[in-house]
Amino acid sequence: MRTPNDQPAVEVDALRQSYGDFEAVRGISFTVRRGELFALLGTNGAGKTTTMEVLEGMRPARHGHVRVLGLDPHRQRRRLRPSVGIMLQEGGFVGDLTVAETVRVWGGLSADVGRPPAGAVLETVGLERKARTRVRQLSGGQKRRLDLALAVLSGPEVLFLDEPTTGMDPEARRDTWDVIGNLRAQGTTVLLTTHYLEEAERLADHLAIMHEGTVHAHGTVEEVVAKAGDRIVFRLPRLPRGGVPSLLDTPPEVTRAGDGAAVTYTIDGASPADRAHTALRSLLSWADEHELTLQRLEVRKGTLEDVFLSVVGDAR
Ligand SMILES: Nc1ncnc2c1ncn2[C@@H]1O[C@H](COP(=O)(O)OP(=O)(O)OP(=O)(O)O)[C@@H](O)[C@H]1O
Repeated sequence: MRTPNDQPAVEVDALRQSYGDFEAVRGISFTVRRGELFALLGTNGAGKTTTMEVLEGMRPARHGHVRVLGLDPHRQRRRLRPSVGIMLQEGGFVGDLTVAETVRVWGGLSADVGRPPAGAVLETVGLERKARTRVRQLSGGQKRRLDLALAVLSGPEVLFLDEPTTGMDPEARRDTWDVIGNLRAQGTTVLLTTHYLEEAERLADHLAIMHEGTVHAHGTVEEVVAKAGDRIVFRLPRLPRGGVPSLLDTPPEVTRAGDGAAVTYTIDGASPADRAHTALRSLLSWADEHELTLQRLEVRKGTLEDVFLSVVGDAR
């Protein structure tokens, strides 16, 4: 199925979902453009899987509006199915089938011409040597790769991946990032959920950070990280009487460690670029006055992890 190129692949507008009295998704909006990779990052229970299930057509949107390739994913799921690949958080396999049999059975379920042979798909996900292995003998990470193979089998336009690398060792995770990156490079639109910040940082064109049913930060990795501000970080061998000063109205975060302390200042991301310089100058003169050495002094850019932790911390 083809849709006009200017139409987003995925649209979510003011989506709300509840389980009984509990509102798991509380009015979220985002758009995934065609051919891009969008990462939905979040804490446990943030509402990522619930959102994915609505987009996959497994449950209707209770409030708000969702579209996948311009169609309602629940009411028009039959029309959408050939264009969409889905990798669930937990795939259900038949343990007695071999890997190759599983791919063939799955392929037979979705009538489609021009599908690549099982061997080619298994090679894509690095499971070609396991073709004759029974599914129940696969490791957790290998099962996730088989899940991915089944999701891409029909050559979908849009791919939904719910925590695709959970349970994988670091090498398998990197291999899977390559597979996902290649699919995206070939024009597949990918929406994935993940707990791994590095996964989003490596792969995502755009990302959203979800916490308790709400999107708290949204944009390219650079846009989201720019909001984090610079960090000035150091250790003090002892805490002077009077404590550690504020710098340019920014109070320090002080964590006691023995007689000394670890100190962090977050310099507001919206402030002029030379603020870290000004702050550092007054910090060094404060240290001289108190005859203190700032140990392991570091001035660094904020990271995605800083943003993630502040989203979670602010919301608590
Ligand atoms: N079937 C259900 N019945 C009741 N509550 C549910 C159900 N499914 C999910 N929830 C609750 O809704 C909230 C969101 O769950 P969801 O699985 O969407 O979060 P998530 O972001 O995918 O979490 P995780 O990263 O832990 O997988 C959680 O508090 C969860 O306990």
